[in-house]
Amino acid sequence: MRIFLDLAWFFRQEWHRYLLGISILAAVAVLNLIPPRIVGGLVDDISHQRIRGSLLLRDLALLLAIALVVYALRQAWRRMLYGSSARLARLLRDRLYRHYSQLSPRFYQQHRVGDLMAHATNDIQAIEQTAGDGILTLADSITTGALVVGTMAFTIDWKLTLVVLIPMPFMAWATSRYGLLLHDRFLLAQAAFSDLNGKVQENISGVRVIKAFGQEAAERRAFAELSEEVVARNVAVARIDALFDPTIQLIVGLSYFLAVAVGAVFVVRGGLTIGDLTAFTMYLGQLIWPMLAFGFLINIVERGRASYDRVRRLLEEPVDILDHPDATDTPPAGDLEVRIERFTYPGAAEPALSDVRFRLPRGATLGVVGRTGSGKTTLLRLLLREFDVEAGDIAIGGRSIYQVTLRALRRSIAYVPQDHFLFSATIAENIAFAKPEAGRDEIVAAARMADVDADIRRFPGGYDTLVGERGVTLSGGQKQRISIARALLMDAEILVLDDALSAVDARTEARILAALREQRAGRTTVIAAHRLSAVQHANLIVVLEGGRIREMGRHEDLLAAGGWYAQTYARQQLEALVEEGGHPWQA
Ligand SMILES: Nc1ncnc2c1ncn2[C@@H]1O[C@H](COP(=O)(O)OP(=O)(O)OP(=O)(O)O)[C@@H](O)[C@H]1O
Repeated sequence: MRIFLDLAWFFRQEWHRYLLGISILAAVAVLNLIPPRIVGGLVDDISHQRIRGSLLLRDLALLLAIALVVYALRQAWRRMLYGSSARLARLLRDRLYRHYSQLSPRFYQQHRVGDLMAHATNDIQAIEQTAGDGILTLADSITTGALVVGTMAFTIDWKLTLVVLIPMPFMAWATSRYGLLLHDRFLLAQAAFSDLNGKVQENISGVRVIKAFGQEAAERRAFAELSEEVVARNVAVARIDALFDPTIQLIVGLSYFLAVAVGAVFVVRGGLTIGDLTAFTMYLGQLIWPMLAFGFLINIVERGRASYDRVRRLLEEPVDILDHPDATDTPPAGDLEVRIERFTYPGAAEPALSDVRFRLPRGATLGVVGRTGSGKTTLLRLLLREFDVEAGDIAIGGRSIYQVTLRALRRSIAYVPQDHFLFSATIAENIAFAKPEAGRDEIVAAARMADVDADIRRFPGGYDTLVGERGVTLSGGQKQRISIARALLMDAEILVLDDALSAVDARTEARILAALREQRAGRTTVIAAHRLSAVQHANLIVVLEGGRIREMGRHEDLLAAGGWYAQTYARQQLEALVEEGGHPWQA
C-alpha cells in the first residue's frame, strides 16, 4: 500500500474530490443496506399472511426510490474518482514528456525507444488505475465490507455471519492469485503479439530487400513461428481465465450453501425468521464484490507501485545539459573559437576528439573533412551542445557557449543533421518547422536556395503535399534539400551542414553552395563533408583523423602540402570525371 503514500501529494491536491467521491460511495453502501431489510419484512408478512396492499405499494415505492438514488450517486462517485485519476495520468504524462524533451542524447543512447514509449503509456495507465480503481476498491472493500458484515452480525445473527465468512478469505486469495497469473501471462501474450506486429511491419517496409535476396520462404517460416507463439501465449491466458470464474463461483456457492443450510437450522429452531434469512442471503450477495475487489486491489497496487517506481526513476534522471546559472539569453554572434582539449562519449574508452583548436572569423566558411569515424559529426554536436566537452571550451564572439542559454545558442545555429528527419506534415510545414510564422514567400525563397523548389512544384499538391508515412515518397536527395531549406529559413548566425549534400549530384551541390555564398555573406557556415568539392571554397578546412587535427588550411595550401587532403581530392576529381563519362587522362 506504499503507493498510496507515494501518491499522497496528488491526493492532497485533489482531496475535495476524493473526499466527496468516497463519501458518496459510503452513502451508497448505507442505502444498499435498506432493500434487503424491506424484502425480508415483506417475506415475513407474506409468510404470516398479513400482507396489505397499501404497505406493499409503499415498500415497492421505497425500493424504486432507493434504486434511483443509488443509480444517480454511483454515477457521481465514478465521475469524481475516475475524473481525478485521469487528471493524474495527464499530469504525469505531461511531466514525463517535458522531461524527455529536456534529456540529452546521452540518455537516449542508453534507453530503447520502445521502452520509453511503454513507460509513457502502460506505466502511466497502471498508475491511473491505482489512483482510480485502486482507491475505489480500497474504499469499497472497507466501507461496504464493514457495513454489510456489521449489519449481518448485529441485526440478524453473528454466529451465522461467522459461518458464511469462512470461505471469503479464499475468494480474496483466489482473485489475487489468478489475477497476478493472468496479468503475467497477458503481458507475455502482448509481447508475443507485439513481436509479430514488428515482424510484419519490418517485412512490409523491407519487402524489396526480402524479394531481392529471395528470402520470402525463410521470412514466411519466421512469421509462422511467431504466429504459433502468439497462439500458445493466448491459450495460456485462456487456461487461467477458464479457472478463474468457476473457482470464484464455487467459493460463492459454498458461502450461499452455508448460509442456507445453517440458516435453515436457525429458522427451524426459531432463532431466525424466513424474512431474516432472505435479508441475510441478500446481504451475502452484497459482500461478494468487496471480497473480489480486495483481491483485485492487491494486484492493482502491486502493478501501480512497480510502474510508479519506473516513472519516478525516469523523472529523476538528471538533465545533464543545463543552462549555467549566469548564462545570458542573447544569441551569440561573432568569431568562432574552438579549443577542445578532450571529449569522450559516455561509455567509450577512447576520446572521440582531442586537441582540436582553431579560430574562424565571423562570416567565414569552415570545412570539416576526414575519413568516416574521424570525428566530424562529434565536433558539430559539441558546437550544438548536444554533449559538453570534458576539457576545453568553444566560444562564439568571445563568449563561451557554456555561458549562453541553450535556447539562445540554438537560435544562433541552424543545423542540417546527417540523418535528416521530416515530420508527417506538408512540405511547407516541414520547411517552416523552426519558424512557423514564416510566409509562403520566405518558404519558397529558402526552397529555391536549397535547389528544391522545382521538385516541390512537380508534386500534385506543391508545397501543401503531405510527406511521411501518409504522404508522398521523397528521394533521399529531395529530403536532404528540404532539410537544408528548413535550416536556411532560420537565417541563423551559424549554419551547420553535416554531410548534408551527400545525396545530391555534383552540379546540384555546386548550385546550392553558390547560392549559400551569395545569400549568407557576413554569416558563418560550417560544412562537414566526404566530398571535398563541398568545402574547397571554405576559408578554413580542418582535416580530422582519429579525433585529432591532421591538416588545416585553405584548399590551395592543403593541395600544396600533398597530404591526405591532396590525395583524396585528386582521387575524387578522377572519379567525378569517370562518372561524367570523361577519360582520366583528360583531367
Ligand atoms: N553516440 C556515440 N557514442 C559512442 N561513440 C560514438 C558515438 N557517436 C560516435 N561515436 C564514435 O566517435 C567517433 C567519431 O564519430 P563521428 O560520428 O564524429 O565521425 P564522423 O567523422 O562524423 O563519421 P562519418 O563520416 O561516418 O559520419 C567514431 O569512432 C564513432 O564510433
